[in-house]
Amino acid sequence: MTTSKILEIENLTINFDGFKALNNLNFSMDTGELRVIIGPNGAGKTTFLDVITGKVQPTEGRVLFKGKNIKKTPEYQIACLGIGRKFQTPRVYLNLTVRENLDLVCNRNKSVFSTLFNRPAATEMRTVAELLETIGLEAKADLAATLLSHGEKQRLEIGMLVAQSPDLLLVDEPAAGLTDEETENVGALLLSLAESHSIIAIEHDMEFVRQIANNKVTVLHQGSVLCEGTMDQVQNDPRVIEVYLGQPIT
Ligand SMILES: Nc1ncnc2c1ncn2[C@@H]1O[C@H](COP(=O)(O)OP(=O)(O)OP(=O)(O)O)[C@@H](O)[C@H]1O
Repeated sequence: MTTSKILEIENLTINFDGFKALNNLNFSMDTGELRVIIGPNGAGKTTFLDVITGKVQPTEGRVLFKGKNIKKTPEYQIACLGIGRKFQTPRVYLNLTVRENLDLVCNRNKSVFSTLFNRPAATEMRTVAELLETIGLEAKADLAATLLSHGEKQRLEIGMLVAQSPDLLLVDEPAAGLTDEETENVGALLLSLAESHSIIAIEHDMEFVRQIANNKVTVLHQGSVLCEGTMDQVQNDPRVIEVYLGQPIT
């Protein structure tokens, strides 16, 4: 059965020794959607991504990816099913050039993903040249990754994820520590990727959220969904203002 929902989360609870980091959380998003998730510190945003990627197992509830329950599926298998995660700190090979970093994931995919797990064939995968163009690093292709700015490293890692043709891309605070210009570049990259991927982005930087939130924003608070809506709607929601320490979110 096909589903237009890429992700459905039902009554999800994560209990860490009596503390509910996620508490009866319900969430769903459509295929092709770019969803931004915000929430104060400790709201459960990272734990939410940890459950989707299989790093943390639900205490209660279930997670459906493309209609399939992925509870108890090991982390590596979830990645192979088509969920890619970008962590806050870039994880690129610093001594390799930009091109070599991309080459590595493209070749790894050819030998492992497509053969073993029936991921897209090599011909369907993006080539290194296409990826370099997508992430805007053609001019720096032969530079060692260690010489890239933080924002460029973020873009390179996003490119390495995209090389694996994920159906759902999870991005944890991609604007953290970036200059305004780099933030805008990463935002533009996510918006262009959103044309062909489903994306969940977790973010604290409200300027960045405004740039990329072209659809719905979900606000987490104390492990549950507090509200959802357009950026304007959530920004003016009294409950959201209250959980952000009584201040309007700026
Ligand atoms: N392994 C764990 N054991 C116990 N408590 C945990 C564990 N992991 C997370 N928590 C707690 O669960 C709550 C949610 O944490 P989480 O990191 O998901 O929040 P967050 O919204 O990502 O926060 P931040 O914005 O500060 O990164 C926090 O109170 C945290 O201390």
